[in-house]
Parts: sequence; C-alpha cells; structure tokens
Amino acid sequence: MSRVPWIIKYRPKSLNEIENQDDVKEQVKQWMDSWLKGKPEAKAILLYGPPGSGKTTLALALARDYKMELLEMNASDSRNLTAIKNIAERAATSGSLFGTRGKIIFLDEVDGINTKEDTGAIPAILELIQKTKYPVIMAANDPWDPSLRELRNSAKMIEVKKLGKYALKRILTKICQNEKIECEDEALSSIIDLSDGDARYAINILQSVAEGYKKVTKKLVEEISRRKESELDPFETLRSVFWAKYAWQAKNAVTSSQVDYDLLIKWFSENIPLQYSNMEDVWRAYDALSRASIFLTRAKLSDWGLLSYVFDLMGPGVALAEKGKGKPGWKAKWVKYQFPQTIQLLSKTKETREMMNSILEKIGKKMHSSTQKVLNDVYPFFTQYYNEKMGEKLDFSPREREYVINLRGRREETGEQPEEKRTKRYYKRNTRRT
Ligand SMILES: Nc1ncnc2c1ncn2[C@@H]1O[C@H](COP(=O)(O)OP(=O)(O)OP(=O)(O)O)[C@@H](O)[C@H]1O
Repeated sequence: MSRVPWIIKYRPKSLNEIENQDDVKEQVKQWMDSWLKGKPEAKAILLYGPPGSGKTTLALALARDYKMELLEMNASDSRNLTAIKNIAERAATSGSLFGTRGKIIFLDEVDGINTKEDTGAIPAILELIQKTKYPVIMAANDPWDPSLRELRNSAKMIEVKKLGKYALKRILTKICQNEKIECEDEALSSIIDLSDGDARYAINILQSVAEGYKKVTKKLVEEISRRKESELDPFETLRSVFWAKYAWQAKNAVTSSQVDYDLLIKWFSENIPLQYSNMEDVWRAYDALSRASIFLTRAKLSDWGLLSYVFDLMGPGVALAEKGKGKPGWKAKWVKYQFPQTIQLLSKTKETREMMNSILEKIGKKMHSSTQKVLNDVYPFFTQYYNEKMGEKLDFSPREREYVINLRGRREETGEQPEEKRTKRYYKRNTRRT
C-alpha cells in the first residue's frame, strides 16, 4: 500500500542535479578534493541552513559523485553516542580514502544534541574530527548555540541558503511531469509560497494533494494547507481515522494531528479494540500499527523520510483494517475514546521520575557521563554506598537525599534483592566462568 515518498524518489543523485546552491557545491567539492590530495583544508565541514534546503541531499550526492560510502548518523539521538565513539575509533585507524571504497561520515542534526543530558556527545564528535582519516560532514539548522562553539571552531562552516522560488518551481514541475499529474501553474505558485524555501515541505504537499485527488489545483492546495494549520486533538484524530472512508482522509488526519507520533500510537493502541468489534479487524489494525511503530523507530534513528510510511500505516493502515468499510450499509460506530492507560500510569509516577532524573543528571554532570550510562553502570552501586557527604558534594536537595536513603531503607526492610547485589553476583558468576 505504501508508496515511496517523493522526497526520496526525487532526491537528486548527483551534485549536478541539485538545484541552486552552486556556491555550496563548489566549496564542498573543493574541500573533498583537498582530502583526496591528502591535505584536507579542514577535517570536517558543517553545513548549516533551514530545513529542506538540501543539506542531507548534498552529502548523499557528494558521496555518490566521488563513489564513496556515506556513513550516516543522526547525532541528536543519544542512542547513537556509542556508535559515534566506535566510528571515531575505527575512523582513526582504518583504511585510506583510496582503498576499496572510501567513506564519508555524515552526522545529521548536530544542533539537536541535548548537551545537558548527553554530556559525552560533543566531546565524542570532537574526538572523531581530531582523529578521523575520513572526511566528516555535519549538518544543522541552527549552529549558533553556545554549546556548539567547539564544533564550529573545529569545522569549516558552509551556509546552505533556503531555496529560491524558481528552483522550487523547477523541482515541482519535474515531479509533475514524471508522475504525469495535472498541475495548475497557480497551484504550484501557492505551494511555493506556503513552503518558504523548504523543498521537503513543498514536495510533501504536492504528493498529498496529487495522491488524494489525482490532480493539483490551487483550491485543493489551499484546502490541504488550511487543514494542516488547524490541528486535530487526539479525539478528533482518532475519529477522523476510524471514520475515514478513503485512505487519503485517514492519512490527512494523522498528518494534521497535534499529537506527536509516539503518543498517537498509544492512543490508537488503547482504542482499536473499542472501535472495532470483529477480531480480525482488530488484528489487522494492530498489525498495521505495529509496523508504524517499527518505521517510526527507524525514521528517528536514520532517515526521517521513512515517516511517510508511519503515516500510511497509522492512518490508512488502521482505517482500512475494518472489512466492508465504505460499502453500502456500513456505518461508523460511535465510541467514547479512552485516554491511554500507559500515560495515566506514567503521570502518576511523574514526580518520582523527575526526581530520579534530576539525581542521575547531577551524578552525570560530575562524571561527565550521560544519564543513561549513570543509570546502567553507576546508580545501582551508588545507592548502596550513598552517604550524606556524597549528597552534599552532588548538591542534592533534601528531598533527593531522602529519596536515595528511603530507596535503600525500603530494600533492607522488605528484603528485596538490591540490584547492586544482583549485579555483583552476576559479575562474579560471569568472571568465574571465563
Ligand atoms: N537543492 C535541491 N535540489 C533538488 N531537490 C532538493 C534540493 N534541496 C532539497 N531537495 C529535496 O527536498 C528533500 C529534502 O531535502 P534535505 O533532506 O536534503 O533537506 P535538509 O536541508 O537536509 O533538511 P533538514 O535540515 O530538515 O534535515 C530532498 O529529498 C530533495 O527531494
């Protein structure tokens, strides 16, 4: 059911195909040539500019033109921190640019790094840049945050300006011709005005209108964009999807929702069995939803282009799971939708989680580690050996001190096996075996 998103299908494959950005292309090529000559003018470049101006496209096209492999990673996802460190290790020692197949390392969204939580991320990237034997390209929308100063200093900064109206017009016209869709000239102009230089937005609007209505007129473009502006709350989103008769209605409902996608999955998950009474319909809806969840994770990890599949599966996938939908005699069931249980549970424990996070952050700050690392490697031992002096040094509030002490007290009282003991036993057992 899912079709390839046009932003991927029509992504330029070579620098020559990229519209505008001549100055950027020239600078990037010069930089690459300096690497090939063995004397890089800078080890890394930082491409910065508004969304949809072609930063990722430039990196991909450059790699293709130079017949290199692009190692692409989203820097803002803390789960990639270890991967960045590993790459730093390998990039320092292995291969040459000319070997079997050279590599370019591409770190997207460096401005999305949470420098407070992931204190290790910027140092890891700096180390990578210092040691690397491969060219490094970074991308950001807004690189001017003070926390990115060192990154800025360690890279050649290249500005990617937003796309002009003529460039956007050429991109859209080409797609219309290729897809053989009827596109009114006025419709394209209004898409271009709405997108304000963002090619991704422009192409996505074009695709939504074309797929929904098979033609692109000014009136339809305005209708879709208006609908996008008036966002749906979770109840309206669910109703619009479950009651949709056509795939495009369900897809529009999902893309116009004000609820973020992770949360929307929880809303659907809670309400599918309320809406559908036939077990096979329920099964099909959950099947589509679970796939949406997989694509969402992959989109966040590697390529936001995959979001389109999330919309297809969460919207039309769930909507058309009901057999006989839209046929004569079919009528949508009116249901009172429920708030997701998991969120209710989470909000009940919100206070505790916030306290725990604050404790982990304070420890992490002292140890220059991420909260995740502190939670896994340090916290179990920390609670065991905690004393007042440590609380003072870490600047714990009285409530945080009480929390850590109570946590230990409760374990001693209930005889609950403390995690640290389990960890130690596990460690001993495993080291003995080896
Ligand atoms: N200069 C361009 N010429 C042709 N197509 C372009 C150009 N810039 C962007 N596009 C189209 O827009 C899509 C989105 O662009 P891209 O992902 O490169 O933007 P970006 O600048 O990396 O955005 P973000 O900052 O949000 O990551 C591309 O897949 C491509 O189809």
